[in-house]
Amino acid sequence: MSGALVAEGLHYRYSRRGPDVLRGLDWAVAPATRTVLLGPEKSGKSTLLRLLAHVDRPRSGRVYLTEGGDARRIVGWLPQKPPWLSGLTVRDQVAYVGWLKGLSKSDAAARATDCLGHVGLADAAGQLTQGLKPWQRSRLALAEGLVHDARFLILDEPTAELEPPDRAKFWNVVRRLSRDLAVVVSTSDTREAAVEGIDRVAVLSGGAFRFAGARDAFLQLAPAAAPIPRNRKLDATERAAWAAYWSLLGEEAR
Ligand SMILES: Nc1ncnc2c1ncn2[C@@H]1O[C@H](COP(=O)(O)OP(=O)(O)OP(=O)(O)O)[C@@H](O)[C@H]1O
Repeated sequence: MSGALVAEGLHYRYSRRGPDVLRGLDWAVAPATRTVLLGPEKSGKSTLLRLLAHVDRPRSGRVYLTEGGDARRIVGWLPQKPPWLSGLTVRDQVAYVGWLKGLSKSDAAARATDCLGHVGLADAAGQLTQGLKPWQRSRLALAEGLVHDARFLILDEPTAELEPPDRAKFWNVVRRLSRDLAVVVSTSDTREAAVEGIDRVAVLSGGAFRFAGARDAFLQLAPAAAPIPRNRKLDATERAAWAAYWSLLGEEAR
C-alpha cells in the first residue's frame, strides 16, 4: 500500500454564477506524510479538503488514489464542526462512525475502544458527547477519523478552538499516530507549520497554491509568523515573518 491521494485540475464554485473558489488545483498527498494546509480565512481550505475526502465533487478535475480503489474507504475526514448525535456516549459515537464506514458492529465497538485509547480519551468513553470540552471534542474527532483504519486523515481546522497548551497536546497525539498514516491539517495559524514532525506545507490563496513543498523550504521563505497580538506592536522578527508570509500570498505586508 504505497499510493498517493492525487487532485488533478480541481475547479470548484458553489453555484453556477458564483465565483471560482478553486481554480485548477493540482496536488498530491504522499502516503505517510504530515502536511499543514495554510491559507487566510475564506481562501478555500475547507472546500479543497471536502473534495479530497470525496464528500463533495469538483465542477471539473478529479481526485483519485494512484493505486486505485475507493478513496472513501481509506480516507478519514473530520469537518471543522463535526455533527454530534445527541444521547450517544463517546464510545458509541466512534463505533457508529466505524459501522457507517463498513465495519461490523462488533469490530466497530472493539476498534472504537482501541482508538479512544490511542487519542487519550479512554477515560471519557462512557460520557455523553454533549458535555465534552473543546480538547476532548478534538480528540473524539481524531478517533472517528481513525476508527476504520484510514491511511489518509484529513482534518479541517481541528485546533481552531483550542488554547495553546491543548494545541500542543493535540499535535503530540497526531505525532504518535501510526507513521504509515498520511495526515493533512488545515489551519490559518502559520505557527502550526513550524510544529515538529510536519513534513510538507501548502499555502492556498485566491483559489491557487502560492507554495507547496517541504516544510523547511517554507520556513526559509516565511519563518512561521507569531499571531498578531492584540494591544501590542509586533517586534522586528514578527514583522519580518508576517511580511514574508503576506508576500508569499502575493499581497502587500499589512
Ligand atoms: N456552502 C457555501 N455556499 C456558498 N459559498 C460558500 C459555501 N461554503 C464556502 N463558501 C465560500 O467559498 C469560499 C471559500 O470558503 P472555505 O470555507 O472553503 O474557505 P476556508 O479557507 O476554509 O475559510 P475559513 O478559514 O474561514 O474556514 C468563501 O468565499 C466562502 O464564503
